[in-house]
Amino acid sequence: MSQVEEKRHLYESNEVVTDKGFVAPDINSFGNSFRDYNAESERQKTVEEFYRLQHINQTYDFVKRMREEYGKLNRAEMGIWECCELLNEVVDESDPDLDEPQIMHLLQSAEAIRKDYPDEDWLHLTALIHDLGKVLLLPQFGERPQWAVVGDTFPLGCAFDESIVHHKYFKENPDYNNPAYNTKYGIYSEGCGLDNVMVSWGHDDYMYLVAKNNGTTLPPAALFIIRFHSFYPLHQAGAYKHLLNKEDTENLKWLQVFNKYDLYSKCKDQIDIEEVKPYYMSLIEKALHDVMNSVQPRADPKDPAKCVPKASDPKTFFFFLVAANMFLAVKNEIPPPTAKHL
Ligand SMILES: O[C@H]1[C@H](O)[C@@H](O)[C@H](O)[C@@H](O)[C@H]1O
Ligand SMILES: [Fe+2]
Ligand SMILES: [Fe+2]
Repeated sequence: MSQVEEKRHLYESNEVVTDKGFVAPDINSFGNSFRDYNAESERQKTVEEFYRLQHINQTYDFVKRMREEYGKLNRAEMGIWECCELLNEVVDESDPDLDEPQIMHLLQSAEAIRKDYPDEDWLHLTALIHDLGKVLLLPQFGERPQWAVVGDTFPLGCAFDESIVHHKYFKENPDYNNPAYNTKYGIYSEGCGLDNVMVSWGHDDYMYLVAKNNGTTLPPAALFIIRFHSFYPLHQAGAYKHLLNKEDTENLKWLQVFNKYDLYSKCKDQIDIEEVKPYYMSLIEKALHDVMNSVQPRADPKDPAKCVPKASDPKTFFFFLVAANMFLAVKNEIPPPTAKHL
């Protein structure tokens, strides 16, 4: 079997896309079910207050302003690992399941996905970087309040779906009573594609802009995961599907695989950072060439979302494109993971 055939065979077999051992724990490290936003606890009070502020303050205009401002990518230059280490300083007040330093969460999710998908190094790297946008909380990135950085995300410019956590607090959002924004479609149309939808601002969109405007060679599914991993109303509740286009629907399957590792790997078991560091450093060097380096000149100030690719090492480019195309073209249907193995 040639190498390409071998890969194709791997992608076609269910084993690649269903998990082979990751058993979802029943309870989180606080002894509650995962994502139980109604549990009676001190932690939940903080989480609920977080969502009250988030739902009042995230408006269409706010997101537009943030995308323009942060799309310039003029905040800092740093390597990916350096950025992971910076997250040691960050606590996420929206998360009912985790109070570990964020670097631990990055490594826990990356190691969990690596165990079940040993050959998909693009997924390992995606897991490692998916939450890096939380640096928005730090002074050198503008010290944004928690409600502008973390928590689940949702679209602006159309009605807030009932499935959004603590939906009741939207009543005080100025967009709630705006007739242009409060219908099912609002300013959008059937199948318009998520790329055209304004989603609440936070670490997801920021990291997406950073990766894209640095000309990353990660596959489209990786960028989709980074950009929409907090969009639980879509990937968990199935809301807003009328806005997806074909490519989104394809990418969503990978996001749903990723989500299990993002969510259920949150636990008290510590990863030995120094032990796994060389592996992730090799991935960073191979695929991203430290994409956070010299970010400013590559962003297009007129259109922050526009990709201004940098010259890539042809080998790296080749590796990721081949892998990505095979995933998306060969595998039309990703079977859902079995109930037991989440
Ligand atoms: O509280 C969590 C946390 O902020 C995660 O990083 C985010 O991706 C989730 O969607 C959110 O619920
Ligand atoms: Fe996240
Ligand atoms: Fe995460």
